[in-house]
Amino acid sequence: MHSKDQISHDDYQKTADWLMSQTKHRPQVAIICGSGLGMLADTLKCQDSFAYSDIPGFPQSTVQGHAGRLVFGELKGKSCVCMQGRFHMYEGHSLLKTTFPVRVFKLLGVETLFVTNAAGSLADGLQPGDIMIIKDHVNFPGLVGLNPLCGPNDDKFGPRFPAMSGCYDKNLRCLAMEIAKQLGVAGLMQEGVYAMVGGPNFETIAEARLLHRLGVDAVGMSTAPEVVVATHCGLRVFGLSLITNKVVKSYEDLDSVNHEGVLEVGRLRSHTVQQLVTELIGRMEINNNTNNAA
Ligand SMILES: O=P(O)(O)O[C@H]1O[C@H](CO)[C@@H](O)[C@H]1O
Ligand SMILES: Nc1nc2[nH]cnc2c(=O)[nH]1
Repeated sequence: MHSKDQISHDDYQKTADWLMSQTKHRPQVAIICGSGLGMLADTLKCQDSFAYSDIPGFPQSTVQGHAGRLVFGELKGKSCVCMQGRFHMYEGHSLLKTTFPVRVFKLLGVETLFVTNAAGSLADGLQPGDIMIIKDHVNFPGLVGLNPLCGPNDDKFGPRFPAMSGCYDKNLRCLAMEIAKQLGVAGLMQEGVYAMVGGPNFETIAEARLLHRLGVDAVGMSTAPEVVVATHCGLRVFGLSLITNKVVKSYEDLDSVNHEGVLEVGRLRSHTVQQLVTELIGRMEINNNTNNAA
């Protein structure tokens, strides 16, 4: 990694200080909206919103379905900040830029990070429109050294060698399932393993079969770097994948996936995802910032 790719603690702090000078909100919860899921921000009350292009140090969103706006507001009595649009490695951002907001959130006082994404399913039991609670991930770029934590470690954020075995909080996963039952949508939900691939192309059939054999339930092109950086700096993490398509695994299957279809499923399920996230934020306890997944 070259030094020009490095971001100093001061750089994160400057962005956090700028945001704190522009809004009175002091968020406890941050939400990253996946493709087509930007409407999660619409539920926030007393909003202050900032275009990414106006925030010092922030990268820019380039993907359709990612508006490029940071929205602060209240949800069920909790102070939140919501990214309407995330950054992906395939856009050409360095992984440190991709995950820049996560460390800014930490400096703003955020304790819990919600990550959401659109993903293709490999598991036979996951259909388009289903919602997968992320139990664990496979960070394929990370396994070959494309990891935002590569390079000098910033000890102020976390340790050189952080554990990742408990990165998706078990209590929040259980609470989410309980809420799904109460909302009558438990039939749409199950836990599973998300894998991040680099993208931007969707999978070949051979790649889909490989991922399936490896035990991956859903695949996408994001999330893992954000979760790695969040866990490194001690944030509690909860993640949801909206299944937008089945990944084609058979040479006989003539279906093929496209980004418009991915966004469309997001629109169709937006209300349910919104309800789940709102209830979960309303009912979860704050100040219990321990990683206890199993
Ligand atoms: O992961 P999110 O941002 O939800 O988006 C997913 O959807 C896009 C492909 O349609 C890719 O960017 C993939 O990662
Ligand atoms: N890699 C990948 N990302 C996705 N995002 C939404 N659907 C998919 C998919 O099928 N594959």
